[in-house]
Amino acid sequence: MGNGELYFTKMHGLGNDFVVLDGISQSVNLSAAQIRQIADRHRGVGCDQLLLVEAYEGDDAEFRYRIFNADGSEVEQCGNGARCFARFVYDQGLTQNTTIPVMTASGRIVLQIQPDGQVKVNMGVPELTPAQIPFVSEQRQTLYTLDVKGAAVSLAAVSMGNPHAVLQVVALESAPVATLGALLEVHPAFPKRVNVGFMQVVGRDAIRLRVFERGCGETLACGTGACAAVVAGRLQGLLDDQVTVSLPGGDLQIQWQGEGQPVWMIGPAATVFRGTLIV
Ligand SMILES: N[C@H](CCC[C@H](N)C(=O)O)C(=O)O
Repeated sequence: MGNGELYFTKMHGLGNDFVVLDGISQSVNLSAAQIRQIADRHRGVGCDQLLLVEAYEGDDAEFRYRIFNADGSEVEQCGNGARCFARFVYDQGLTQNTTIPVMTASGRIVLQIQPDGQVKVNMGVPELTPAQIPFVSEQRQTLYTLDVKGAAVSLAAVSMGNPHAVLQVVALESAPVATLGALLEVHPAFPKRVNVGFMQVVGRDAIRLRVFERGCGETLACGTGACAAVVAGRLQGLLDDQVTVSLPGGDLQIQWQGEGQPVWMIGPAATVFRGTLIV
């Protein structure tokens, strides 16, 4: 069913970019094919993910937001998108609160718009049990070895609501992000596919990271990927509890006190332009 015209806002978090749709004041009903077209950087607006903001009937959140990758797949969580969601609902006057709980496909998270305009997010407690990631393994390990086209690849597996594989590399520029990232994204050990992070440890409070994202390829930044990388690094004894994660698009501040504790993320959210979609 056609939607006719839809108002949208173009936003990004450190260059990870989004088309944001207000599904409250307008009726949005998009197929996966239509989302793919909107995300297309030549035939559409162009974005890594599309975010759909909806009212939430429960009393523990005012909003729900749904996340769709550029390939049209709906996913459970998005860190940079969460910050842009908070900025969007506040700037649009949909809420006057600067502390904003929101329901996502992987549960409730709480967003805080800081006085400096950055957004602080409680991203929830990471999931490390293989079945919950989901990841095919007999038991939980800090590092797993996967066979990828005959090569043994060592990686950590973490869920932030969405699945992440994290590999440690010594030189980020020459990391095989496009090739190994694409192979791991669809590796059978990850039944729902996986986001693939390549982490270079700079110090106990600093890493550099590139992420080949499930459903859209390498992005300039990945919020849940930054969280997953810090969790993986800390569990390997490489990182302390406050880490600056430097991604190609900029830096995120990530804090994690250890198992059973939530991961906190602080970073920016930018509004670039508004427009009208013809769908
Ligand atoms: N590609 C991710 C969703 C977007 C996550 C990323 N953009 C972030 O900031 O966390 C997935 O398929 O799970």
